[in-house]
Amino acid sequence: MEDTLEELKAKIITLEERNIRLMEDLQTAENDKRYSEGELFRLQKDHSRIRAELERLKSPPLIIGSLRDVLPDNRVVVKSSTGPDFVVSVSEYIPPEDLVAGARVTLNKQTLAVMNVLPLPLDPVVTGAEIVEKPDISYEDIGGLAKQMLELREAVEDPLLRPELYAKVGIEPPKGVLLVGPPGTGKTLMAKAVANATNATFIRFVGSELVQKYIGEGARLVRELFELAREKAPSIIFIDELDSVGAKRMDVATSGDREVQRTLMQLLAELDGFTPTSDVKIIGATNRPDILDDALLRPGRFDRIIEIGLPDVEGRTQIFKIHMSHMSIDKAINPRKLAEVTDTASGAEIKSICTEAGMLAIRDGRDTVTERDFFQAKEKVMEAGRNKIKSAPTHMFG
Ligand SMILES: Nc1ncnc2c1ncn2[C@@H]1O[C@H](COP(=O)(O)OP(=O)(O)OP(=O)(O)O)[C@@H](O)[C@H]1O
Repeated sequence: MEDTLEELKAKIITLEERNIRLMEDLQTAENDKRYSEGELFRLQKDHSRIRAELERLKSPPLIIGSLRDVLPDNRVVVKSSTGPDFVVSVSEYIPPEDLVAGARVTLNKQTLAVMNVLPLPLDPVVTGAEIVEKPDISYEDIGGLAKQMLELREAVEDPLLRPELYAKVGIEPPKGVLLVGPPGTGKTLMAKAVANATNATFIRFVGSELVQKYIGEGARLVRELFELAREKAPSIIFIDELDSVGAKRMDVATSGDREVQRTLMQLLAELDGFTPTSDVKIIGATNRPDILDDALLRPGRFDRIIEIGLPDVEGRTQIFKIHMSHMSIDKAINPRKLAEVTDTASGAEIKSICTEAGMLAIRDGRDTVTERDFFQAKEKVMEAGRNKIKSAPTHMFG
């Protein structure tokens, strides 16, 4: 939280008083030989730290501007935030290579001289990605995917938590993992669970958000996404709907297709740009593996593919148990019975059945959900699912 002006003034007065006291102590210490070298050095260090802090707090605010051009005599043209362009000098501490047109700079209030080059702000779409410092999903929240979870933990958790396992054997961990499965089967859950287990920052991005209308925008977003992940490392980048940006490249392409392909090329470059032992891991998810560009699937990119199908009766029973465990339900309810009559349900649909059953109980003025509520809810949710499939394009997962 930024200090208010009053708080800043109070801070400066306190620091100045401390500074005066320290100077007096230092004077005494220098005259009075009883002080050891070490004590003298500590006092001098404290004094210079406080002086630096005072200078920082008392320095005038800087103006934000943008650099328009670099002139042959090393002066630059800047556009201040107030509007006009100025030709100004540059602080000698700024590396010349940082002075590029478009760079965001800070300008001295009196002379407008360039004092620093600021990092470009990350695109709101990137910072708007779902960033969860520590997702609250654990492996126990996921039913019916024990085998797939084991594969994912080997490919992502071990390299992040126990990199020496791979070093000892002398192999490199997979760089990218691709979760392939129909909607609502737990792909996002799995990515969050492994981020939770590895204390990694979870950054979720939907592929279609990378497909931008302006040329080069998609590629820039990909660059910034990976830059953010490196900044927040250890981190897991989860790109959902990878097929919307990673579809097979076609020869004859519209400008929109070419833009998607530029974005894909940038994604491939980023994947190639970091080592398998880096603490940034990539998990992709798709329910259309058939249209993915082969370049994405070659070794060194998304080189571990984990299939996640619809849960079998065992899996459905586990998923019902997981979601029922948070509910007030009739003790006689048997999750297995429900699992046996929901053979095409995904995990998401099972969750919806539980939610719908709870709402039926509430509508009826009860605070305990009965088996009848669950069977009625099942009819409603599965019917809705069937209607959705009837109207869905025939090419869905297959
Ligand atoms: N295997 C599962 N175990 C427990 N809950 C599940 C499972 N699969 C799905 N769910 C429930 O469905 C919700 C959606 O799951 P999730 O977001 O992981 O699906 P997804 O495969 O990523 O879907 P999509 O492909 O549409 O993004 C979860 O929040 C959870 O409540």
